[in-house]
Amino acid sequence: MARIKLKDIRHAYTANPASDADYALKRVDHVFEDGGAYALLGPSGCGKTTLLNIISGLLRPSEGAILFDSQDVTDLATEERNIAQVFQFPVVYDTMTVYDNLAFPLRNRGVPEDEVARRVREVIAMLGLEGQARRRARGLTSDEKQKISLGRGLVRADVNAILFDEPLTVIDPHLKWQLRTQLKELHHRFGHTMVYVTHDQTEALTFADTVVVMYEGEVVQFGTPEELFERPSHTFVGYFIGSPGMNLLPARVEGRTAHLGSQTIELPGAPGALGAKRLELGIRPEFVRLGREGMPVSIRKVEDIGRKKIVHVELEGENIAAVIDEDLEVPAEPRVSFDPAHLSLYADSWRVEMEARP
Ligand SMILES: Nc1ncnc2c1ncn2[C@@H]1O[C@H](COP(=O)(O)OP(=O)(O)OP(=O)(O)O)[C@@H](O)[C@H]1O
Repeated sequence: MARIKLKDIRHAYTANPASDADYALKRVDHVFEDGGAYALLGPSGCGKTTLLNIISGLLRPSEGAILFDSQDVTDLATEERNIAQVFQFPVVYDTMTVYDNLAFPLRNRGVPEDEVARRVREVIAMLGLEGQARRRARGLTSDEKQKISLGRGLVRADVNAILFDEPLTVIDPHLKWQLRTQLKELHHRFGHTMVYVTHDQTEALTFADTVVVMYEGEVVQFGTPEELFERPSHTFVGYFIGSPGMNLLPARVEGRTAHLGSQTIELPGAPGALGAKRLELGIRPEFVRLGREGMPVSIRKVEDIGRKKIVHVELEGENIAAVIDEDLEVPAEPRVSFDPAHLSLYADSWRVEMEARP
């Protein structure tokens, strides 16, 4: 297994990129630690597959270098990088049995047969394929075939990394949760460096220790699931992560006071110089208090989501979502306040740190 360093990587599909807009990857400079579980998360077209292909060697970056531990692999082909890959659609040999499909990557490298048997049995057990081990792959469902593809990725102990590109796309929804959990267990057990591409936040947050959120060719946050929730670095992370996402409200700021229309809100600290940047206050729906205290609002819609309710209100012409307990009564003249510890400020979409009060 290896530590993967992406050093000032940029990539453009056009021949003579002139501006940032011409780059599918604007600049990526991050380290994926040895044995870590990473998810690349973002909407379609943000550059996830481009980055994964740069790690696997399918694509050579226009600029920058990629290192596996201290070895510069930028110019090495995929086969020379010693990585395993799992794609969206199953890659299995139909005429082979499940067992032989899983044994193939090991036998190919001359691993002794007793070691093959030990590894393959372990993977078969983890994926719950015991009943199918001696069956040919041809007759299996696409779920089962994709489990074999996952198994083939996981069976080798000596790989530098395992790369997954939306591996659960063909999996039946009720099995997805089970497989995600199994992958997490396999990661703990085998300790591979894993990079998992997805546009699904639940997949990313359940699988990864570190989530790499991408947006328009940039990494906008590289953090734990808790950090993405508590301290989104960019407004995109705020509204992409969470359900519903973070409320973002245009604001003016003077000293420690934010103005939302005619309302004022005390900030938890003083932001530094903000210049002429576009400012927004961010507050997650979980930290909006709805009651008799605070700023007057009008109710737009109430959604029941089990033990909680999402109440959509209007404040100074802006829509805000609040998540409240199911049994909390909404007063006749509702007001909202924001938990100051969970207020964020964004300038031109990027988070601004606020100096704590003395
Ligand atoms: N071979 C290519 N030639 C030209 N442009 C490309 C090529 N592959 C990707 N792009 C462009 O690069 C950008 C990033 O694409 P990429 O496939 O990396 O995004 P993604 O986040 O993986 O999206 P998806 O989830 O849809 O696969 C997009 O604007 C895409 O149109």
